[in-house]
Amino acid sequence: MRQIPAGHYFVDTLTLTRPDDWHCHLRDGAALQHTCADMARYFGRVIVMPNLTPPVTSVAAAAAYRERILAAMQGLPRQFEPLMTLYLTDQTDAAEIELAAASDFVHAVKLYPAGATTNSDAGVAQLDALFPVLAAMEAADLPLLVHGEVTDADIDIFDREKVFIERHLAPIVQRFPGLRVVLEHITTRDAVQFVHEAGAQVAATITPHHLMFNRNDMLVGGIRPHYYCLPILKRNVHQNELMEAATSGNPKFFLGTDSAPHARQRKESDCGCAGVYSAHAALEFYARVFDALGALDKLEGFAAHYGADFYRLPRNSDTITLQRCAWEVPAQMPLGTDSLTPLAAGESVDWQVA
Ligand SMILES: NC(=O)N[C@@H](CC(=O)O)C(=O)O
Ligand SMILES: [Zn+2]
Ligand SMILES: [Zn+2]
Repeated sequence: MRQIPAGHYFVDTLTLTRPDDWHCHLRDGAALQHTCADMARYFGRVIVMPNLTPPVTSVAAAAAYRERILAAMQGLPRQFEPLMTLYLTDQTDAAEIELAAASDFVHAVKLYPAGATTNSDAGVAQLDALFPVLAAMEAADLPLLVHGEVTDADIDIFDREKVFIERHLAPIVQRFPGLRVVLEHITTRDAVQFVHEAGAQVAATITPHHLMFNRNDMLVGGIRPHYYCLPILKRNVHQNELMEAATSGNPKFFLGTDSAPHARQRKESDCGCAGVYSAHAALEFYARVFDALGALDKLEGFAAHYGADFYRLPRNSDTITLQRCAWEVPAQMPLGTDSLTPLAAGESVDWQVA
């Protein structure tokens, strides 16, 4: 992590507009009680990813999933508002987009290139064939959320985001200039540059783990499966660009944890799943990064203002308070009937939400 700039002074409490999470995976069934409890600690709204099995491909399925999330939150001290998304497939049609836009609970549509990440097998194989659907989204002003990686076997896994931007995202943004697009969980300098140079309709989310870690953290001194996620952690030069973007005060970059729980045994395996769980301490992790960069004054915009503005929703009207107060992340946490290893398991975190 970079040096604390000169002139930085210590802050021990920080009050912010209540933040929202613009990218998270709550899963389904028994897992919901745990993922929802973590998210409900302080997030006002969360964009709920639709990559269930089977995926959430219709407004009716999104409504039913939303009901299951609300049911799982019964009895919690507070609740967040789940903002639902639809999963694009080669079969999605413009009529479903219009239905989604007319609903008051579907807020975006998610593009997974087929095979790119966890539960993306039903994703899009033929992007060009989907242009009428993207046109319908542009017309209805429904944002497109993108897992931006190509899946071509000849493209190295560390280059898949950059190549996706060149081959697919740039042409889409050019062809549909009115379409709002969020490039999710960005991991490269190339993504930062692309988002910078695009119009105001293009934004990006940044995760806590891509800010805190690079591929050395995952691969030096032993392979650490709990750092394995997609897009995969990159070189430190890319990590530095993400830190710069997140703390720049540029409203195109905002908070999206990509908190993605997997049972421990499914990650510690011959073929481990991609996904990092961060919902237990997400805001605390971001605070650690912004603090180390002398940029705590930029945290509120990133965590609580820019995402709401992009989604054209009101900013939350209440606040939360972070305190500098060390606590230890548990080694294991429950996930339905399984358990998971959370990000920074067993480590000390120096901020806590009061
Ligand atoms: N990020 C991940 O590594 N995994 C996510 C899927 C995704 O967001 O790509 C998951 O659902 O597990
Ligand atoms: Zn993704
Ligand atoms: Zn995700």
